[in-house]
Amino acid sequence: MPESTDFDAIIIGSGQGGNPLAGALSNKGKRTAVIERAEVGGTCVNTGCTPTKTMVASAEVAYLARRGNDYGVHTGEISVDMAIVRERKRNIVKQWREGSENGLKRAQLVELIRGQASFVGPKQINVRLNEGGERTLTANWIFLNTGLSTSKPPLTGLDTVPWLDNASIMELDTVPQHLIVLGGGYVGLEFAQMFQRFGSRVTVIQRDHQLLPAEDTDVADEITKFLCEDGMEILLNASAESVSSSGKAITLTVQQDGATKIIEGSHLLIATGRHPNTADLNLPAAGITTDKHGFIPTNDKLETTVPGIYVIGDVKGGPAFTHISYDDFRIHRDNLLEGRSASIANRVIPYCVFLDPQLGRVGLNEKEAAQQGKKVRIARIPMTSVARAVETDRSRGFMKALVDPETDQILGAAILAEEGGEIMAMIQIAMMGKLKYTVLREGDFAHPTLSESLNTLFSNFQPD
Ligand SMILES: Cc1cc2nc3c(=O)[nH]c(=O)nc-3n(C[C@H](O)[C@H](O)[C@H](O)COP(=O)(O)OP(=O)(O)OC[C@H]3O[C@@H](n4cnc5c(N)ncnc54)[C@H](O)[C@@H]3O)c2cc1C
Ligand SMILES: NC(=O)c1ccc[n+]([C@@H]2O[C@H](COP(=O)([O-])OP(=O)(O)OC[C@H]3O[C@@H](n4cnc5c(N)ncnc54)[C@H](O)[C@@H]3O)[C@@H](O)[C@H]2O)c1
Repeated sequence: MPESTDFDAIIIGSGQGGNPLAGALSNKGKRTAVIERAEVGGTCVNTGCTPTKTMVASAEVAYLARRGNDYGVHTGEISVDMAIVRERKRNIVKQWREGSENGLKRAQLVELIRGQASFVGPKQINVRLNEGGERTLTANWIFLNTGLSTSKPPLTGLDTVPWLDNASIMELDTVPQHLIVLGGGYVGLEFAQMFQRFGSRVTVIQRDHQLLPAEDTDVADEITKFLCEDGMEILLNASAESVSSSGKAITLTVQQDGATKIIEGSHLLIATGRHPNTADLNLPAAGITTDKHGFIPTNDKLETTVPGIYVIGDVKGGPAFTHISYDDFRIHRDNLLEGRSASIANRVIPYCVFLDPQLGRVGLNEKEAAQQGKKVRIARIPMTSVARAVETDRSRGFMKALVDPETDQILGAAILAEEGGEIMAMIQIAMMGKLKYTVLREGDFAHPTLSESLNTLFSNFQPD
């Protein structure tokens, strides 16, 4: 396509919603520019879901190999070659990244422009090109899909030590001797378990009173229990104050319950949260204001306060997941290209934390139900009651579901189990179809699958 300055649509950031939207716009005859300053595919493909889950798979093999004796299978000494783990990860990332790039190239009316975008006015964008030079583009529709970046906590001395983030930790070619993980959220815990399984000693420092603060306490406690059983050190209510390094050692000074603790490790991962990529967009030139954290507020149709400027994905705040960014694409496609009236109001949010056992979550949890003053019945079973989990010797965790006592509708679930994400999705489908819990209780599922445990789960309500 010849270089143009006037487009029908500009998408800033080639994230999980922006790329499919570019294709859909092109299919409807809209000339579209996608501006990306780094790698096509955004966080998920390059430094998020794809590489982490690829490496989680390597870590699971290391774990099971070490547990061979439990199954009567004797193995030799187990060692992990991080260079090969990394190569496998790089190859899979490359495959998905090239797939995303090819998708954009195939779309006839899409131009991929590599550079840093910022607003000049509500309909005008400046691009500082990666190859040098600048371009100014205009469009009636502008979509912001710029995602999040690792936040740096205010920790004295952090700039003086070699710390890792979610991208650089996956480029290590040796197993850290002692990994300190600052932050007990999704990023921190997935890497903590992964590296423990690769052979690192791991210490997690979490400011909150529990891991994964948004989850119910029984869920967080169970996760803490199995991680500690496997040898992880977890400091809760612990706040790091300063850090320094000498030689190969990194030393963290931590306050916990009024006491000062010194933690010394070989590597430090910062996983204390992520902030929106909005500071360099020059949003005031478009008349857009952010909230105090830098997120871009939208209405339920993902429209900003400025007509013609829309948001996709993590940068709007709220649940930051790939499938949510993709669903944001569907909202814009439906509203702008198909004449429908789609909205994110009442969108059910599923997600999965890729620990082992996985945490699959959908809908309300007990904390949220209490905040909303909603009465619920709670069904719960330990995974030790599930035949399949006992047979595979993967029986850590439990399943929990919340049911509306008046309508018998399922309101939410937390499945902390082997393949917890897949079991959660079955419950999600029941919720989408508005099935009463009794349908799952009475459903005839194949034996011995994990799904048949839904019979047992929905027969085991806690006393009211
Ligand atoms: C370690 C990790 C693991 C994760 N695992 C999962 C998981 O298992 N499942 C899940 O659902 N989610 C996971 N996530 C979250 C998931 O990656 C994001 O929610 C998802 O990528 C959606 O992001 P997005 O579409 O909003 O934007 P992103 O994918 O972040 O893309 C934004 C793009 O915008 C570009 N950009 C930013 N500013 C500009 C600018 N001014 N000009 C040009 N380009 C710009 C960036 O370079 C980037 O490529 C994980 C995240 C991390 C960090
Ligand atoms: N499996 C998945 O879907 C997946 C995996 C990884 C990331 N993600 C997405 O990425 C987002 C960011 O994840 P994250 O883990 O970086 O952020 P997070 O906000 O989920 O967790 C950060 C944690 O760090 C703790 N913390 C903050 N400051 C601290 C300090 N100074 N000292 C000690 N602890 C501190 C917080 O209490 C919190 O628990 C998530 O919201 C999630 O949507 C999803």
